[in-house]
Amino acid sequence: MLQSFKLFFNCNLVLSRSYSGYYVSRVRYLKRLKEDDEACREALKSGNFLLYHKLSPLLRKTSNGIYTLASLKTSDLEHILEKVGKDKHFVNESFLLGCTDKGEPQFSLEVGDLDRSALEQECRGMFVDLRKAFFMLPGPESPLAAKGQALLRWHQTNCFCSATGQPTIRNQSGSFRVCNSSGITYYPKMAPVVIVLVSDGSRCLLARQTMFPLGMYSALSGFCDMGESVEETLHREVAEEVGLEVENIQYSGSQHWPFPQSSFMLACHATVNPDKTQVNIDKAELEDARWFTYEEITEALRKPPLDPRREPPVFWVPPPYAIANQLIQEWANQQQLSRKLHGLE
Ligand SMILES: NC(=O)C1=CN([C@@H]2O[C@H](COP(=O)(O)OP(=O)(O)OC[C@H]3O[C@@H](n4cnc5c(N)ncnc54)[C@H](O)[C@@H]3O)[C@@H](O)[C@H]2O)C=CC1
Ligand SMILES: [Mg+2]
Repeated sequence: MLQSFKLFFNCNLVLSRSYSGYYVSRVRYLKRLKEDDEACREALKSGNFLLYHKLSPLLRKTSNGIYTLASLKTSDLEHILEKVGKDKHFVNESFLLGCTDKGEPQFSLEVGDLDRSALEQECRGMFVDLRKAFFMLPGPESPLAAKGQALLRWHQTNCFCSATGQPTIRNQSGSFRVCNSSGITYYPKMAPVVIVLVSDGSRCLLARQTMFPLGMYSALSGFCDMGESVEETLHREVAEEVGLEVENIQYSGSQHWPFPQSSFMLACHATVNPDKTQVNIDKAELEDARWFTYEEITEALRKPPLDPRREPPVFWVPPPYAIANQLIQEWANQQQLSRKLHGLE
């Protein structure tokens, strides 16, 4: 028994060591591609490309009916570009995203100036709005689709220097743009947002904005003001939006979110005094905010992600790719545990 435990332990150690070695070489390779224009141009020759048409990613339906992000090899992409009347050197306009599990470099390319249906036909895929694509893609592909779009959007909206008005020039990987006139270097930006699931011990507080899909409630959220800490934003946003004072802040995780223009979501849990739960909603920000019971939450979590073509149910929560879902899931797990401890389940 002890020996098999040792064997298991040693195997895992070897595996984790080799994995970490692979991870280090992968990130160092990517760092070189980010900084070295020549190395990045070379990598473009054996790249994998995600295409976007006016920021909508290209998806493909597999033979078993699952949608996936379409990834094209350099030679296939060059061939397709020539077929739709574009010079094959257009691949050099791509931006570096990362690399695949096999260590192959990945790029995103905006093809919005080219004929959409001709491209869809040549690529055997379709360009889908990112908000819809999120519902169609398997979990791990959503963040990649989001990152590709965010990087393209940032470059499209940062073509000029805000100090001189002169054009900014990208490096080959797209990790920055520089104004040769002022010397200012611009790096892709995310706006920090705090998202918090507030609990009174037995219920959690969810809210909805008028712009949310019908029936969807989410955790409270808000952009950080200049100079604020996560804790300060969290206290302020909860006070502004629902008129409550929170305590016991616990960090849960983070997520890049491509909407509205690349947010960096910092997710936390917090509690309120169970005797002070009366919400006072800022109607300019929120349409509604309500306390939900454990039973209501577990039922909402069991529902499959909303199919945009179906009637929405009365109450549902953001789907698993959104960090709000992670917070709600964690809260439900913690409630389940404490119910078991108190013999309620
Ligand atoms: N991934 C997830 O699970 C979730 C993501 N979110 C994202 O968080 C973002 C922020 O949440 P809200 O409650 O709407 O924020 P909020 O409560 O701060 O209100 C938004 C308003 O703040 C102002 N604002 C201040 N700084 C801004 C900036 N850098 N960019 C844009 N607007 C700014 C604008 O007037 C805007 O209308 C949302 O846009 C949404 O995309 C929100 C909930 C869940
Ligand atoms: Mg808000």
